[in-house]
Amino acid sequence: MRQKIVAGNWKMNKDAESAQSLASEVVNMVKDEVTSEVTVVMAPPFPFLSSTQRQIGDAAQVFLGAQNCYPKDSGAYTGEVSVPMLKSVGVTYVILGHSERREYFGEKDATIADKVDAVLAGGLVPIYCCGESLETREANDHEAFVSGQLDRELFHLDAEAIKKVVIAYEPIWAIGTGKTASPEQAQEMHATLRNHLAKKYGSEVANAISILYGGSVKPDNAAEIFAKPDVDGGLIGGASLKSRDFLEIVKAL
Ligand SMILES: O=C[C@H](O)COP(=O)(O)O
Repeated sequence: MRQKIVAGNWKMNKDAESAQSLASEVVNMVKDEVTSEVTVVMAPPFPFLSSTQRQIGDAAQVFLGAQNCYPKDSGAYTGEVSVPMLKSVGVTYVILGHSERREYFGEKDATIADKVDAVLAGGLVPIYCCGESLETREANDHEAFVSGQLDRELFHLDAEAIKKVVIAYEPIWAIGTGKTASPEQAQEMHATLRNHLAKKYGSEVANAISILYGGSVKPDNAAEIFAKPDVDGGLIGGASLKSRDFLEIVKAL
């Protein structure tokens, strides 16, 4: 069975104190209220990784995520953070290829592919993001566009490696806009991605890969999106900043 995951991407939000409170609330609520086997990930900004990990402590189903990494282990790369560094503070998951990194920081296919390799080489789990712009969707090119992202950024991996990757489909037009993809649109794209994976790696491998949906997931729409057969969870932005909202989303899976 595919792993069910709800990951909170805090983006560039919170300060030391409020990050600690949010992490502690999420961990306690998961311990008290979550009975299913869902994996919960919290991805705070780099300065709050260690304090978030302290709050996670021995919680069995809560894991630490990072929002980015640099694909070299160490050296003269001012301002960057490596996979071994992330590992040393307890990170398990690393979000890669987020549309905000592509748009604001110019991340290109080759860089994202290098980062995927570095994260896997370090024994961590990439949460690899893909998704189309509104313009691409309106031109009805979304399926080809997202399949192309996989071709260029993931399909250099062999079958054993790609099974370790978590994919997040995030239509750019739905991120932070309050305009979510309909459950049918999400399912259609997740099925497209899974078929594309199956063509390259076979259906056994494709069926083992978790594909998360991201883009304006909220407590009131999570259940219907998560009910779709190819949706294995969510990558949550805004709603992950409020512990109660995030927990309701976790419980909807
Ligand atoms: O990484 C998370 C996604 O960008 C979704 O963000 P959002 O839930 O605020 O739309």
